[in-house]
Amino acid sequence: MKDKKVLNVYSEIGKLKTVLLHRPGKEVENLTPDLMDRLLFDDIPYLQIAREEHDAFAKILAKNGVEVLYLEDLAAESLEDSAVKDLFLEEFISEAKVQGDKKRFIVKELLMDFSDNRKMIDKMMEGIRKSEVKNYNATSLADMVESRYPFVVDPMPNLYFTRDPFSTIGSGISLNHMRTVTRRRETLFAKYIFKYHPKFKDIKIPMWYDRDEPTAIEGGDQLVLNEKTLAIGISERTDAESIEKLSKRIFAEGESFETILAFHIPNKRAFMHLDTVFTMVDYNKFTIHPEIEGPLTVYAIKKGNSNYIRIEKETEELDKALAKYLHLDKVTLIRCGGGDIVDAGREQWNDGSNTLAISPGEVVVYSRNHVTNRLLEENGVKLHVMPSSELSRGRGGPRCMSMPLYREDL
Ligand SMILES: NC(=[NH2+])NCCC[C@H](N)C(=O)O
Repeated sequence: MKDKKVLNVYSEIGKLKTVLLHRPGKEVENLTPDLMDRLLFDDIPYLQIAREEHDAFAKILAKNGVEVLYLEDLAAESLEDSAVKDLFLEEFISEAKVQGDKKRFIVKELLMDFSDNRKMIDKMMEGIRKSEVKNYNATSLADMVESRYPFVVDPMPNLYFTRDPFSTIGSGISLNHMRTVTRRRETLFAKYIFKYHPKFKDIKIPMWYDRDEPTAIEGGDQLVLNEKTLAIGISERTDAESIEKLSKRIFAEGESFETILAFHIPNKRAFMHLDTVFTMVDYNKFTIHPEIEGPLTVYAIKKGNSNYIRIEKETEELDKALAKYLHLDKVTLIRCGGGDIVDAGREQWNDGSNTLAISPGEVVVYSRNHVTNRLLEENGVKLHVMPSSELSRGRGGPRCMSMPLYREDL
């Protein structure tokens, strides 16, 4: 019998079978008002409630037949080999900008002291306060100058947004180069999981992008519209050059993809990724934030001869362009907040457009976005509603908090 593929994502809406999540950890409680801006949060979530909300999310998925895997488990399970674990620690400590041999040694010793790899991974994600390190004292001028800075290793509070560090596209992955330093370290977990985890290490997995590339691309900008068509945002987080590079690699590999639609959206924190303003909910239905419809420009990138690509600026209205590329008679755009400037602004800010489809016409949404939710239902979309008072303080919704590994083909 043909081996079941481990990675298979050829749409945004195919029945979801396996998904990767990260349950918010103590890294969320290492956020402080001074750090929020640099660590990309707009407030400090209450961890206990954030975990309850995230567990409700995982329960919805599991009850609907989805295998839920956790990043922290896969990362720990990838480090059984001591040489691999050592390599990972060295790379992690370097990218955490731990300066000086003495400090590097102290941090590595602290992490190696964990008898259990899972506890070590939790600590790496949580961050390390100077107050937790025995005999920590300022040895360098930089240390003395920054003596009030509380961390020797920064926390990684954005890890529960598993959508962004890597993307499953077809049977391969885009191991992303993240725009910000604070999120770049997150992609190390995926690097080691796909290289060393028993589930993946013996499988040839096409790598559409690499974290060491010089230009940025993030998973919130990467949508698989169908087996022939991707949509990728040119955004606050993703560079046009990255999309060209990824296009050439995917076209060269002989996957089924023929067209990549580059959506040039406003460069704005609230619209940081394409999926904060546009997601696919059914064969011919999408959510969209009305504020981007005016400024939006779409470029169609197509496979050319050998390694060339052809790029055309789309002139059709978005709904007609989508109908053309997806070979549909009609496309329905469901406007966030019903298009009302106040309701749309409020609900987009709390991820009213950021839905996660678990099968065609069936999506997970945040309860707080009641105007958009009602419109989705009026358009025949089945909702699974989850709480989000605390999770949404990180500026992400159900699609942001999930990375599909396997969807059934349509
Ligand atoms: N796919 C998404 N929309 N991800 C949202 C990520 C939110 C995170 N605080 C950041 O700024 O990166």
